[in-house]
Amino acid sequence: MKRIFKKEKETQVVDTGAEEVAALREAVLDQKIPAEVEKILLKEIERLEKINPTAAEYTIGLNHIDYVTTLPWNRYTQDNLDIQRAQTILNSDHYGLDEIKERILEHLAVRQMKLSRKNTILVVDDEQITRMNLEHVLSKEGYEVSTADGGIQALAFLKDKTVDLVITDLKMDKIDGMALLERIKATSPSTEVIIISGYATVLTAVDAIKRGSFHFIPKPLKLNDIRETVKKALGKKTGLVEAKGPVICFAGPPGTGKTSLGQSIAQSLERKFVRISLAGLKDEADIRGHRRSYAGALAGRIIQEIRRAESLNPVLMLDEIDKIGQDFKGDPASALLEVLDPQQNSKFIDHYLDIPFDLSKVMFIATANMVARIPGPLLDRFEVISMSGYTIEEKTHIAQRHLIPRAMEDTGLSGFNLEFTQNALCAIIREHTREAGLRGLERKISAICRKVARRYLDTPNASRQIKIDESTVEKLLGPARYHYEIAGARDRVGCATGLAWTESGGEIIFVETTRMMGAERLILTGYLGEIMKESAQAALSYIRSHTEQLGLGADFFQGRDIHVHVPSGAIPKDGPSAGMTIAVALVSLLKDIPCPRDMAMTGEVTLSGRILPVGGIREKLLAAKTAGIKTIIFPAKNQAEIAAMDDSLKQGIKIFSAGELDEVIRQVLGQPAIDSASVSPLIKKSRQ
Ligand SMILES: Nc1ncnc2c1ncn2[C@@H]1O[C@H](COP(=O)(O)OP(=O)(O)OP(=O)(O)O)[C@@H](O)[C@H]1O
Repeated sequence: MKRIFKKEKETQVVDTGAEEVAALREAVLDQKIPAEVEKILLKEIERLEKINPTAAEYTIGLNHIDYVTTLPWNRYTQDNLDIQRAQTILNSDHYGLDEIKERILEHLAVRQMKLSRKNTILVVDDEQITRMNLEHVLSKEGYEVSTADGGIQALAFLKDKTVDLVITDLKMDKIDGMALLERIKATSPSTEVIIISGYATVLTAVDAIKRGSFHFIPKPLKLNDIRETVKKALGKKTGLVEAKGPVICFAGPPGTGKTSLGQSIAQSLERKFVRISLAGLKDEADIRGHRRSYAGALAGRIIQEIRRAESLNPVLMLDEIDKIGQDFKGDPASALLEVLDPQQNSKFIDHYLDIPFDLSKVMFIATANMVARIPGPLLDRFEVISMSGYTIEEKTHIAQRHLIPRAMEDTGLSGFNLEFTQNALCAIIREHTREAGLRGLERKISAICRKVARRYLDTPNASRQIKIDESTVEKLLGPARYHYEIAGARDRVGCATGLAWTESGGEIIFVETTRMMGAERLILTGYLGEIMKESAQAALSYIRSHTEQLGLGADFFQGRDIHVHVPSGAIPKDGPSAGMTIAVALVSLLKDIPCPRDMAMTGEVTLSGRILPVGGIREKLLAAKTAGIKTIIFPAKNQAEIAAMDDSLKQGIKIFSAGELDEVIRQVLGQPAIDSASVSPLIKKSRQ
């Protein structure tokens, strides 16, 4: 009895297995999958039929086929390349960023230009009269038409040239229309094929379409049918512009609108938008997928996102590409190189799929905080568009136009008359956030809206007209979290103000120095990186070798230690641009002259006292303005960059540029550091 029961159960399992496989086969045949992929899948289904449904291998195989069939092999969205419309969308979503918007529109314009070229058609037929007729009719329509007298000549032609459309006869010697269709789809999937035949049956037509042909036209040919079908086939192609050329990479501090610009680009092109965060990604399999034999194998993130987008040509954002890692499990950056390479990505092999997938229609956009951290070969593929932080004025504008209306809607206050005064917004920006971007500001505005909603519900007969001023901000958000570092601080001996550049934008740093009895050691503290330590050593060596010119005793270091400290010791600091600040702080200490607190500087110093240019000038300028700095000293070699900056950015701040350290010392400490004969009057006052 027991035995019979077991047997019944086994037969039941085999039955359900057979049903599943049959359903799968139907799904594979139903989907518009490229013929070569369909062939592989049908073979796998055949193999599955021979496996016991209770075996693990069966489930793995079943899941794999199911996954592959649900990929968007032939599904994509039509690009909308209307530049005017794109401009309207970019402007309505983002305030300012004019230069960046212009570059995005240029990028779209290039795509449109590519589309406006003449479409190319190859007519393949063994009858000369048909070839001549089609060539005549289609050339008149404005297409560039070539002809071939059979499959062999057509393949020879397509070896060195790609065309947009092939119109081929079905019955031909040696290589017939169907074989030609398969060969074309295998080598150039984006070429459309139309089959014509005098022997058309419904079955052959269905078969041709399943194998990837755009249409099947019976002979005798009706010219209008031909014109219409060709137009449709080429119209379909416009939706699939290959994304050749450099990939856009938005680089800048967090919250400056990189992700939202990507979304706007997708919206203006009418493409789907998907995003992959690459931060901390260390395993190559995350990009390329795991092999199927691996327990719990998955496709890579690229294929997963494309499947989720249900489109072959989404805008795929590779977020935080500068945070990509590398370890013993491989190098995801090199896998990404393949993904982004237009020569290789039309046949991208994900280990899980194990079938080439065409990524050439995907529009990749990368984002990064620090360009310097992007692996070199990847950076080579990018057209970097730098985004810097916003000024307080820009932030208040963006808040009024975008952030407040959005936050009101999100918190159910859309019908309210909620007004934020200019001073209230300035107070939020200055006292409750410290950032180059807008994330914190967005959060604080949402917090205020939530509190307003709560108070409204708590107060009977409360008015829907609400004004948020400085005092309401303090009541709702509490006391100021950040203070102007400079305001109220007094000038000190041995303490200089510097400007630094971190991935979250510009920062103010203070370099403090002191001298005490010791054994001629230079002590460096404040979590300084190697480059910063070397800058400090170079600054001290410069001073030791220029004691006479600086008016210092030759023995100033004898029996003493010098300590250089950069407060906020928990935050790692590095980079060469603090060299100038360290040197000035040391001279101030040794000459006992206080440094003005509201004078900030940045620049790399060489052993001979030359000042080299530094990066992040705009960010540093923004940070200086926010912190209340009155005067800035930059390297002379950065002058062109400063001159090109918007005047509103430089308003209210004095900017000097210097090429030699002695000029800086003179400017900051207010007296000639080196005998006047050797001083070049180079300090330039660029703006009052
Ligand atoms: N110029 C702008 N105009 C209007 N809104 C903006 C602008 N820039 C940024 N925002 C808004 O600021 C918020 C943060 O922007 P987003 O998420 O795009 O920043 P991000 O640069 O991608 O940051 P991260 O580097 O952290 O990913 C979003 O709500 C975005 O809409």
